[in-house]
Amino acid sequence: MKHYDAIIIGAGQAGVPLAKKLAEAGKKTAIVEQRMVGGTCINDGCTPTKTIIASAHAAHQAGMAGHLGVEIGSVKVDLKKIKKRKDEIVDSFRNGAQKGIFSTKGLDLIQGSATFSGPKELTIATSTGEQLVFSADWIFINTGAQPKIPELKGLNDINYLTSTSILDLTEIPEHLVVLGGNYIGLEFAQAFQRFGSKVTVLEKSSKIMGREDEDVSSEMTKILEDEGLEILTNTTIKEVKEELKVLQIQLSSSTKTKTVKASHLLIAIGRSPQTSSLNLDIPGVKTDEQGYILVNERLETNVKGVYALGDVNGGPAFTHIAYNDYTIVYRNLIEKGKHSTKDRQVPYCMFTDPQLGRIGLSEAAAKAKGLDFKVAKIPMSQVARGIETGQTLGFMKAIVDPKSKKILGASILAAEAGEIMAVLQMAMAGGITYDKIRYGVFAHPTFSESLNNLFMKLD
Ligand SMILES: Cc1cc2nc3c(=O)[nH]c(=O)nc-3n(C[C@H](O)[C@H](O)[C@H](O)COP(=O)(O)OP(=O)(O)OC[C@H]3O[C@@H](n4cnc5c(N)ncnc54)[C@H](O)[C@@H]3O)c2cc1C
Ligand SMILES: NC(=O)c1ccc[n+]([C@@H]2O[C@H](COP(=O)([O-])OP(=O)(O)OC[C@H]3O[C@@H](n4cnc5c(N)ncnc54)[C@H](O)[C@@H]3O)[C@@H](O)[C@H]2O)c1
Repeated sequence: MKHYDAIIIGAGQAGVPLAKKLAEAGKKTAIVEQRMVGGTCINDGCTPTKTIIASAHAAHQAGMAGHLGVEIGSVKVDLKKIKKRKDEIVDSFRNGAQKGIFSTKGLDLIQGSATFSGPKELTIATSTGEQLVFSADWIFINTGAQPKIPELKGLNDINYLTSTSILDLTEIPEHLVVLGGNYIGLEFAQAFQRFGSKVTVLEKSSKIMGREDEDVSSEMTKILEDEGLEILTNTTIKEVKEELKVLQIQLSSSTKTKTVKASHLLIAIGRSPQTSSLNLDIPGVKTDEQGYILVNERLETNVKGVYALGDVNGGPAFTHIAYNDYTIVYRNLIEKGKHSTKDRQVPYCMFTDPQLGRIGLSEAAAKAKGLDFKVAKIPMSQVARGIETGQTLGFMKAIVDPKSKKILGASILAAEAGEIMAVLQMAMAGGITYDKIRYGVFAHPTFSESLNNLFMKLD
């Protein structure tokens, strides 16, 4: 049996950089991947969705150009070309990650599915039918998550879409029903609406973007409805069947039951950790009731020398968090640092249009904690850059501590919200108070300049 210093299961957003750095640090390392190098983010997550969203944005901008005095005639969307562009970008990112692995000395890529066969031993079933057995001092689990599929009457008898299979469509759906009204559901819903589909979003709770403040959710609902999306909250699916190639989706809501006819159904109700085939009971690695691996603040499991990074440990499911997990583990093990997940910033950005950029506390969270706080809020219709560029939807909102003048959190629902939020994130990290930003000098006319005006609202 071959022995490694370190084996990483899963070539995702934490696994690939960790494997390279460990090998560069002189550790004999292997990385095992059952599907494609790059994991979800590159292959069927961030990269493909953001290229598709860019195409949808172009279609929308073209349709709106008349408002800016530019007449460009009718807009035609070619989903085959959009997919081809998306595939080329995904391939180039994946190939880049793969090349990075191959060019790293002391690092082996093993294509296959890993499962524990001993406390520090893994058996890998390769695509060629071999069973390879390896042991390692350190084992890092970076196996990510997959779309959660609900138990719905009739679902298994139809060809429903997931966030992965929808990426391969080459014809625009006539009527796309989206089950789930959060990140995945809304990003796809708006993109396909802009490609020309009729889109209906079904959300079981009382609002879309359930973790956000009420005003964020209601503003986004209005924006999407104004664009033509149908959003049904307090609604889920009771039963689905296909008749003459048409989906008959029976809805169940607190108020009424009705049937919607649709051409396609996208399931976007969350993701489940990929842990069931790992045989975690063999090393005795503990999971929660949903299968997420339990880790401490240094990302070590209850078994010494076994770590879990990225989506699989149940932390915030974002690429930048998986990547940050890698930096914590690497710096602790190799540089003897004392880094932890405690108190790290968790920014995120939903790539709808306008985007939602979030950092720190929401207003509801500040209230729930019983904090003394103030809210600064400005509509984008009062932001010069927004007016000039025709991007006036949404608002900027920040939660501040009136005593220390520190920024506690922000919800930016605006064009380029991810970038605007990052300015506030840096201020929070560096302890720059809101009065400094209120009187700070920013280049005119930028979106960030309007942070002056945002905090002026507190005067
Ligand atoms: C549609 C969509 C859009 C997204 N958009 C964004 C976004 O815009 N921004 C953002 O920050 N996040 C986004 N995410 C989330 C982001 O993709 C994930 O948080 C991120 O990929 C998690 O990285 P990871 O390293 O934990 O796991 P993954 O990237 O999922 O990698 C896990 C890898 O492990 C492999 N694996 C699993 N089990 C085994 C096994 N037994 N043996 C060998 N290999 C195995 C898998 O094949 C996979 O390649 C999106 C997700 C989706 C689905
Ligand atoms: N821009 C980004 O950063 C980005 C984009 C896409 C995905 N992601 C990541 O992917 C993860 C998964 O995203 P997601 O949107 O699938 O999951 P989610 O858990 O964030 O949202 C799922 C939504 O579906 C609803 N829902 C659940 N069961 C339902 C049912 N039976 N009927 C109707 N509605 C139901 C939930 O109430 C919720 O609103 C997220 O946690 C996120 O971290 C991030």
